Amino acid sequence: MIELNDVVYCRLGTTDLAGAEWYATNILGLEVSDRRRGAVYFKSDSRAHTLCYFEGDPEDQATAFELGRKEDLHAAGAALEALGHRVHYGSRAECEQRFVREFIRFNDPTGNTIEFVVRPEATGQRYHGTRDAGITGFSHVGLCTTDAERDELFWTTVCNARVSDRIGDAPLMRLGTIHHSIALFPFHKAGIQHINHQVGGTDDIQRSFNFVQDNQVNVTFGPGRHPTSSAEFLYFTGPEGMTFEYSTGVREIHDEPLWRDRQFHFAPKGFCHWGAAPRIAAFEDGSI
Ligand SMILES: O=C(O)c1cccc(O)c1O
Ligand SMILES: [Fe+2]
Repeated sequence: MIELNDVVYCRLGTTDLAGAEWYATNILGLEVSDRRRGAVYFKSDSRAHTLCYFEGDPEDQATAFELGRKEDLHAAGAALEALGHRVHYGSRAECEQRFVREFIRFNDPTGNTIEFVVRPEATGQRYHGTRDAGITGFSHVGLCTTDAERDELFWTTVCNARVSDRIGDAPLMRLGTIHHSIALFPFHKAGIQHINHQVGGTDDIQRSFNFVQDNQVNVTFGPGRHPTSSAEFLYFTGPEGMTFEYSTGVREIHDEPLWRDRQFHFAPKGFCHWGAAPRIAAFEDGSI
């Protein structure tokens, strides 16, 4: 069993690095933590970085998860190879690009690029954005899946993810005590479906609802409240069409192993307690 501790960063290719940086700082509210040739790194909490935009194909996206020790990483690589995954061991330069000690890269069964890393760099410094979005940290990713049942099995049997709840066939899965660090949404192709940052409270959600609209950013869902995690949320569109989510008040699960996953409708009421309807393809039609 591959024991993942947490989701640690996303890497997103872009054809407009300057535009992506402008959006990440001035709209999303992240802080630039570093610049390298062809890449900009962003902080959203005390970690060295939780998002990287790099010059490249917008379809080139990766999501990274942390494992405990390098022995665990090597065991994970061997286990993935035994299952037929092609595993790339990161070079020194690639590790430096990611602020990690070691990492492996492979594709999940849908074809999403996944990185497993050890010793991602932390900083002693708090994050502070120039725009006060109230962000408290990077929290979860939604990944597209072309077969939710198959991919749920991958994340829960090859890895240690546990299903907290399902919306239709879309599993919301935890790695620690937070309701979900990874969610899978049926879609016809691979990709990161959305990136979530937690914010401090309801005021931050409501303030951002006005702020992003005033800045001609497309709100695609919310404000609302998820029946699943009970978090209040707002979704809006970012560079290259990426969906970003702010949420606050996500449920923590401390009564493991007593928690039983619940089944919600794949319909607006399964996504929002307040009656908001999503305008996000992967939330509107669970068939692929
Ligand atoms: O927080 C949730 O429960 C949730 C539910 C559906 C879709 C999401 O993105 C979520 O974060
Ligand atoms: Fe989410």
